[in-house]
Amino acid sequence: MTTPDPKDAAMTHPAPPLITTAVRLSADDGVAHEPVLTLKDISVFYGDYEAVRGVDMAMAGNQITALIGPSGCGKSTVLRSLNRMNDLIPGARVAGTIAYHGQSLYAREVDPIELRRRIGMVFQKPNPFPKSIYDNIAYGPRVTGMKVTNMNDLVEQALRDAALWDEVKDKLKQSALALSGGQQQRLCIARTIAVRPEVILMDEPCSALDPIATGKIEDLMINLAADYTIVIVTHNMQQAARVSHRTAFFTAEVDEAGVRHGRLVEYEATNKLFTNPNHKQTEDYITGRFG
Ligand SMILES: Nc1ncnc2c1ncn2[C@@H]1O[C@H](COP(=O)(O)OP(=O)(O)OP(=O)(O)O)[C@@H](O)[C@H]1O
Repeated sequence: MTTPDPKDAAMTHPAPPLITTAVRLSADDGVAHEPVLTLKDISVFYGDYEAVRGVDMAMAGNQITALIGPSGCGKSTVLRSLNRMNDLIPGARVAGTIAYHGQSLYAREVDPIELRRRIGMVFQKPNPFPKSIYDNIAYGPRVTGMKVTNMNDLVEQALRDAALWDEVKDKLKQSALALSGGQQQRLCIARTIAVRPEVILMDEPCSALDPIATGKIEDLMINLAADYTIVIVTHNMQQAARVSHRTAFFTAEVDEAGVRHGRLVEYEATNKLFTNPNHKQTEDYITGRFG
């Protein structure tokens, strides 16, 4: 598959790294992985409401990190903060530091459009454009002004990487809206891949899909982790256990004033978190006693 051009490094004007990448993470493979994203004391506000409080964690390169926890604990809020999708919500604000390869995501000189090309997002409900399958893939490279020698090759490669090519190669000019839900979601993944991101954020990408389509997306995620860093929000603990290398368990806690804030309870290698969690809250959640 195609890999990003190392010369294509101009996300921002040159700026010194704010956080060193000294942290190294190891998952079940026992191998240390450099973090791609590092969160330091992250709180996310909607207006005056602090939805998520004091999150410290790092996401390793070429790994799948799952964010799990009960409804309203702030998983999607944290996910959206990783490519500044929260910028699009009036009143939303992030405090603390999120570094992408040591560079603050929220620094003034960062171009959020270029950032979202590098850190792409796949949503809960498949959202293809009302265009042909081909144009759904070609759209991103065209609007971002990517230098493309052969668009047909790029479209084919993205669809192959998203395990969709064989199903659609004879109907590339047909509407994407005529595909099944599972095919539409793989198309959305292909569309994300087409602009050559490094990180793919997925917000409950299988919740609208049946078990067969879900299995295909899970297999795809595992394959994509060879080339991409993936962060997934899921309500499905079995899915987190099946696909992810590391899992973060969030919960919502009520403060003295009676206000709920999302908090990271535990972040561990997935196997460890599901078999031998450090915290009782995690154990209660994964055994179904809570949440
Ligand atoms: N756009 C918004 N404006 C105001 N409050 C919001 C907004 N989005 C989320 N919140 C609040 O922030 C908190 C965390 O929500 P979030 O959607 O991140 O949780 P979640 O863990 O992803 O939940 P779920 O699993 O139900 O999707 C909730 O109290 C929610 O009501």
